[in-house]
Amino acid sequence: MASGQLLRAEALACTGHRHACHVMLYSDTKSQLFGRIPIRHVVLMQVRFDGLLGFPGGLVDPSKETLEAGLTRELLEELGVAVPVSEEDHVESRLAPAVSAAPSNLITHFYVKKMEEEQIREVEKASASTAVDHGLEVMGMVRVPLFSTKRGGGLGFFLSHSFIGNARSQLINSLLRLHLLSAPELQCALRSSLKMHAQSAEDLKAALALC
Ligand SMILES: O=c1[nH]cnc2c1ncn2[C@H]1C[C@H](O)[C@@H](COP(=O)(O)OP(=O)(O)O)O1
Repeated sequence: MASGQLLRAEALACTGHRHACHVMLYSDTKSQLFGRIPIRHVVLMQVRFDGLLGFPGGLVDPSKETLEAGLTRELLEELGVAVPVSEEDHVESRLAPAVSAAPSNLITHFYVKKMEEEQIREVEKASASTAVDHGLEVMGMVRVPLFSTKRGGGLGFFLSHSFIGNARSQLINSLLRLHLLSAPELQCALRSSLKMHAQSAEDLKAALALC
């Protein structure tokens, strides 16, 4: 098993750890960008209160509720509509890497749920209207652009943004595992993302000089 990865049961047996559950919601689509670029799939992420990109979800206390009941409760707060998640949607549990010298005590549980495109649209509408967390813990839901433009835009530029924890690798692993994109398509986007990242560092240095 890959480093840090735990079976769901092993993760639940870890005492003194915090547990966070997050889910990638996605659907197929026939929509075309500019009427000619097939989008193929809709994948939802969110801009969090701290400005980072992540998946909807949150902390769950397994001594009080199941991981899936806790995740479903968090989703209602963040999305404004009931999206029941079950154990069959579980993909992996992982010990989060330590951020300081102290060992990590956070275990992240990741889920993936396929929906109909119409249900995804309902989630998008509710998340900006009825969700209690809108504008507070969640600044807004976003669709991951799964296409690449000639100049490396789309997924490449999206991946150059900053993500919470291991959310970027959760996204990339899911796109590969579910065959939403091929390995060469992802490699191409990641190369473009690295270039964009270097350019952003230069832009930020120039912006800092203005202050
Ligand atoms: O999308 C994510 N993928 C992996 N880990 C994540 C993701 N979002 C958050 N996290 C980690 C890092 C956070 O500190 C904890 C708690 O998550 P959060 O959503 O912030 O939980 P609360 O809203 O505070 O309940 O999980």
